[in-house]
Amino acid sequence: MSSLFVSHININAITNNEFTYDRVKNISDWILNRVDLRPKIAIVCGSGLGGLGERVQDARIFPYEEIPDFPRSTVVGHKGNLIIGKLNHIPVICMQGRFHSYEGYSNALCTLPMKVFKLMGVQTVLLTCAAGGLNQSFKVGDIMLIKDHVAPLLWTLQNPLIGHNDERFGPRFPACNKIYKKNLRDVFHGIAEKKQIELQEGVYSSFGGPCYETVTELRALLQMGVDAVGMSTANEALVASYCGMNVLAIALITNKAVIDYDSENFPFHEEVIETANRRASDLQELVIDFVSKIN
Ligand SMILES: O=P(O)(O)O[C@@H]1C[C@H](O)[C@@H](CO)O1
Ligand code: HPA
Repeated sequence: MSSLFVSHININAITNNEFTYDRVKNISDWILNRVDLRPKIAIVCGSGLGGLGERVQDARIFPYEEIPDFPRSTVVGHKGNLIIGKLNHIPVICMQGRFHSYEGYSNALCTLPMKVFKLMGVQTVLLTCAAGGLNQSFKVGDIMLIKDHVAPLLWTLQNPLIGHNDERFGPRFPACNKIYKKNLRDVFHGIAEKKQIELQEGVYSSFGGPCYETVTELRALLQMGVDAVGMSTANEALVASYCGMNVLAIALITNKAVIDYDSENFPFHEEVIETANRRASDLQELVIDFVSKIN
């Protein structure tokens, strides 16, 4: 087995049975024993958005491979560091890179960090991601607050909540109609307005990747009311919300989803990273203000 894979966990375990309360607690205790800060806010940096991690001050950086039972990042634009420090004087924990099911990880493993955050005492999770813009009024570079999701993988045995339910994490049957908290979106809108940064709000959808979507898949999503499409985030938002944490999720529109059968355009990862880099500073400024407003 390649060294990319964690040694103790069955990375392909479909259900959450592998990730017991004790196992998650071991990870959270391992981290907490190495830092004095007790962050209430966690941030996940999406593709090309890891620069936010560099803005964290007094940072303790834990490469994922040093953390027991933690997966590794394998994707360009995802550095693979867990950073604890301060943003705008507010303690935060920041994932510089996330885990995707297309890397060969089950969704239960992809969302393990959410459970770790919960046991560390985190109350608010801020997820960021790159996404293709489906809404025809969106421009490349737009920032979209996610208000809901459509995630076909979560309709299957790849739902990360399948398996034994430990009520210390959350309920057996969690409601999903208010995953993305309106009050947090309102705060974020207020900050963007003050900074005169245009914000979109809409519905995000994710498949498992790594392939981008077909034209017909995208057209079906458009009919369902989807505004942007990606390969992550919905699984993390689900588990964070199940664990009782407040979720704000932001999609950066890095490319236009191609819904014309005859178009010569196509999405590609270099464009995703390039757009993310270009828009990173606006997004960072918004997030830095946001953490001090909600702490
Ligand atoms: O991790 P995110 O969701 O930000 O990254 C998106 C989905 C794929 O990882 C990649 C495709 O270009 O960008
Ligand atoms: N589709 C899926 N995931 C993505 C895209 C896309 O167009 N852009 C960035 N991540």
